[in-house]
Amino acid sequence: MASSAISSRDSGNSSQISLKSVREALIRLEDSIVFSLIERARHPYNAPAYDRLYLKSSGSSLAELFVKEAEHLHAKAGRYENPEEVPFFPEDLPSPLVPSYNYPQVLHPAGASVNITKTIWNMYFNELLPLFTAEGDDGNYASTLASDLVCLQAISRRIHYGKFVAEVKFRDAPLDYSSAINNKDKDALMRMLTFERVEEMVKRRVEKKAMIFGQEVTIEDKEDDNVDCKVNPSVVSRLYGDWIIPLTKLVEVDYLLRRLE
Ligand SMILES: O=C(O)C(=O)C[C@]1(C(=O)O)C=C[C@@H](O)C=C1
Repeated sequence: MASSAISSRDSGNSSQISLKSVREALIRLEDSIVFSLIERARHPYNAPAYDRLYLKSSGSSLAELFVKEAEHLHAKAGRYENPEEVPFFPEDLPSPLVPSYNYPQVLHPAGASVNITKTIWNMYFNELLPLFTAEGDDGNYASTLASDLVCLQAISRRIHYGKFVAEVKFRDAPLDYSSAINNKDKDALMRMLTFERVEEMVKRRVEKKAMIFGQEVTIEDKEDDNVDCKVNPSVVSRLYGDWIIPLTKLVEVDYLLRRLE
């Protein structure tokens, strides 16, 4: 299953994007998110990596420096040419060194600028990270931050994918959506784009993925059902229920409000 509904080389014409294909991409991104959290959980919290006082002269945390520098490198390699990728520090990014790739233009140009990376950054570092890492400091700040970067990118990509979900929903019912957009009626838009049954399925599925992907695999058959998971499955379900799904919906509403500009 492709991780993208629109940007793989053989995805063809952008008009073929459908609610089914964007939902399949969201399901594939669940795997990336769960695996990235498992990888980050190898290290304890490692507070100095996030403390601005740790790097005395710089005024930034090591985490901020790490992500900024990594994004510079990724920008040179063309990462942010893909409309699915949104940088955390868009200021002063270098131009790509690579020739441009012809990504299908699916999004409305005004909606393409929706960016809630600041909210995602605060949620990840202030709320989520303490929930799934052990207390402590093992000194491995570089590999810890490399894992944080992968988590942040996967979560951000999933949440900003709401733009594509919203575009498909708009194309499927342009008249209904246009009336709510023209009235700037956020509540109506939120109601129209919400499928509670789908949300419940997503939360149950990611909890199960965390349980299966996070098990210790042995060659003997296990009799014990109380397996320890590398990341608590209920934290992953909460991550989706409290943050990822609501923020995806926020992106969908923000995108739709700009859809007719
Ligand atoms: O699948 C959709 O229709 C989406 O908009 C995505 C999503 C989600 O974030 O998982 C968000 C809102 C819907 O209520 C259901 C699911």
